[in-house]
Amino acid sequence: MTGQLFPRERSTPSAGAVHVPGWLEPSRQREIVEACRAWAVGPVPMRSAVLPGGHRMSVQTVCLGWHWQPYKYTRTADDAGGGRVAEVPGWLVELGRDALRAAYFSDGEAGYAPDIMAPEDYTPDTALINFYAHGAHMGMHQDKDERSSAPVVSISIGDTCIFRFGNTQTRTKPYTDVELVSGDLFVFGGPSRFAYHGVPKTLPGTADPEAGLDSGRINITLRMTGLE
Ligand SMILES: O=C(O)CCC(=O)C(=O)O
Ligand SMILES: [Fe+2]
Repeated sequence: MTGQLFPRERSTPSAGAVHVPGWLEPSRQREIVEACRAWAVGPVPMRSAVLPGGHRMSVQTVCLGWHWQPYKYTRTADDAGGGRVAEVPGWLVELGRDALRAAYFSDGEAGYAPDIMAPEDYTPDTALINFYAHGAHMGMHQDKDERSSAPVVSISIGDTCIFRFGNTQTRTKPYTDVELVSGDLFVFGGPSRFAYHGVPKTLPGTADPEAGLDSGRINITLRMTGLE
C-alpha cells in the first residue's frame, strides 16, 4: 500500500484475535516472497485443492511440514504428486514466536493476553502458503483439522485483502471485516481460535512493489497440528 493518511491502529475483532498492522518491514517481506517462490515449485508443487464436493478452490496452496488437503493433514501430498512436503524452517518457527509476542505480550496494547501459551512453546509444525491471483477468494471456514488449540499466525504480503473474521458459532454475522495490507500480522487464538473466517476479496493493484510481489497476494498461516 502506498500512501497512508492516517496510521492504522492495532485492533482485536474478538478476544484472542489480534490485528497488528505493518508488522513486517518491506525487506523482510521480500525475503519471505523469495522463499515462497522456491516452495511453490517443489518438492511439492503449489496447487488449487479440490473440496470433497468436487469444487476446486480459487486459491493456490503449498504446504510445509504437513500437507493439507480438504479436510486432513498427511505427510505426503497425495493430491499433488505424492511427494513429501518441505520442512518448516527454523526461521519460520521463530517468526511465529515473534508473532505471538507482538500480538499478545505487548503490555498495555490492544490484544494483550498474557494467559495465551508462552511464545517460546509455540512450535508450528505446519505452514500453509496461499496465493491469491486476481479474483481468488476463500469462503468462510474454521481451521479445525488441527488437534491443538494453539493460535494460528497469519502473515499477509502483496495485495491488500478484505479478511472477514467472525464467530465460533456460525459462518454468518456477527463478523468484522479487516483490511490486511502487505506486512500485516493477524493472530487468532484463545476464545477466537475456532472462529469462522474467510477472504471475500483482494484489492488488485494495492501491493507495495517494495515487497517483491508484482501482483496477487500471499498469505502464510502457521499452525500447530498436534499430530505425530
Ligand atoms: O488468506 C488468508 O488471510 C486466510 C487463509 C486461511 O484462512 C486459511 O488458509 O485457512
Ligand atoms: Fe483459515
